[in-house]
Amino acid sequence: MTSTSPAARAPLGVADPVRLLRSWTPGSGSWFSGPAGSLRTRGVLTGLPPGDADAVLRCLRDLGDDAVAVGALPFDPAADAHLVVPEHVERADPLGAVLVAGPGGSPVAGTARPIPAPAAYEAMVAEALARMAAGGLDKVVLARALEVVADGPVDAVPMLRELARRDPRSYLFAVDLPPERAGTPRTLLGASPELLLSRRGATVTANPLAGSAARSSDPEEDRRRGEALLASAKDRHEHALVVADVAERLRPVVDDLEVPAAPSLVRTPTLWHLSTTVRARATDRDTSALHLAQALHPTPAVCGVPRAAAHTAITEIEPFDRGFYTGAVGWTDARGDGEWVMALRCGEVQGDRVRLWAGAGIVPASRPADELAETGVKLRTLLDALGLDEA
Ligand SMILES: C=C(O[C@@H]1C=C(C(=O)O)C=C[C@H]1O)C(=O)O
Repeated sequence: MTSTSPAARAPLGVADPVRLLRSWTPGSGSWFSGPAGSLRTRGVLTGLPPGDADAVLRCLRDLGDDAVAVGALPFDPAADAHLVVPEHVERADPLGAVLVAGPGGSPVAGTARPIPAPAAYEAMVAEALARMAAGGLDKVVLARALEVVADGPVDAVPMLRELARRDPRSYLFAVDLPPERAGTPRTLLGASPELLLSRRGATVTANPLAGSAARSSDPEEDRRRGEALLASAKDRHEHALVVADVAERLRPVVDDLEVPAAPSLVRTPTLWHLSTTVRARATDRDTSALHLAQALHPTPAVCGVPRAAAHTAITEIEPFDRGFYTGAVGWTDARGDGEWVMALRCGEVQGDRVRLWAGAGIVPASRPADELAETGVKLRTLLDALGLDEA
């Protein structure tokens, strides 16, 4: 069954996820998919107050029970979120293992400029280690970017399909952002492995990831790397800082918080990660998924510990503004349900430019060359979707 319905009213229908994915074009709306289902939005019924979760929930309730807001939260909680109520919303099953066949698109021709140069990123990590040694900082996530300038306009459609083909089980997204140049759509798209927070009825789930190792094409070596990650004291420490922060910030706003004592392994096509699924019960109907996501964000998976010192270090050390990278993308509805995914393994496409980013958690046991290599593997998700070799 397929239904296209005004977001503010009719119940949401269940469509074919691949057909819905194929219907997405830049500037037409947004796409989200994950293990719980797929969501395709079209048009903009109304914009929403940037970042005020109370006001967003009030607006949605005024529009009706099925009203949904979609968009992106920036890394910096003080910067403006981009949230809209779409004109139409269609829901579908998860892409899951569904094969997204079809033309992948030809590789993008152009140049990729690292920001900063690889050696300068290693120097950034060394600077973070020096700050940690001086005291007052336990973990900080430092990112680098690649600015791709193509020979012509970059088509985000084959990129989204290629991301879906390579990892249909990821949290896949293509979010329409306000254009910086009239007539040129601006899209944040990616295939993230990390759920910041979801709320469905009373069930609240967060799935912080931190601690990473590159996969290997040799199955035996691949398994060994996963096991080594699970046993690594450095990565367990880096991970534990994130889980403790998520638990501490959720505790005051939920009931029955369940935090597993030890992490497990999850994998993407390119990386192993340490993962912990935190569960809880939401009892307050005025605490929406957006409220809960904002209570957690930015977690130490993308910022650091203590948060304020890490945020200052990021602002002082990184040579760019992260914008929506390491923010969150997703949706929240009038019932308070919603899903917010970390904006990772992503890039922003606009005209002939694509900016991609990747970061790594730095703790005192980190080594600059290893963190540079880790960010290189993380950049591959988008580079592969672009058909580019550079890292
Ligand atoms: C910052 C990124 O990833 C985050 C950092 C991780 C780490 O440091 O091990 C792992 C997963 C993410 O929480 C990124 O992909 O850019």
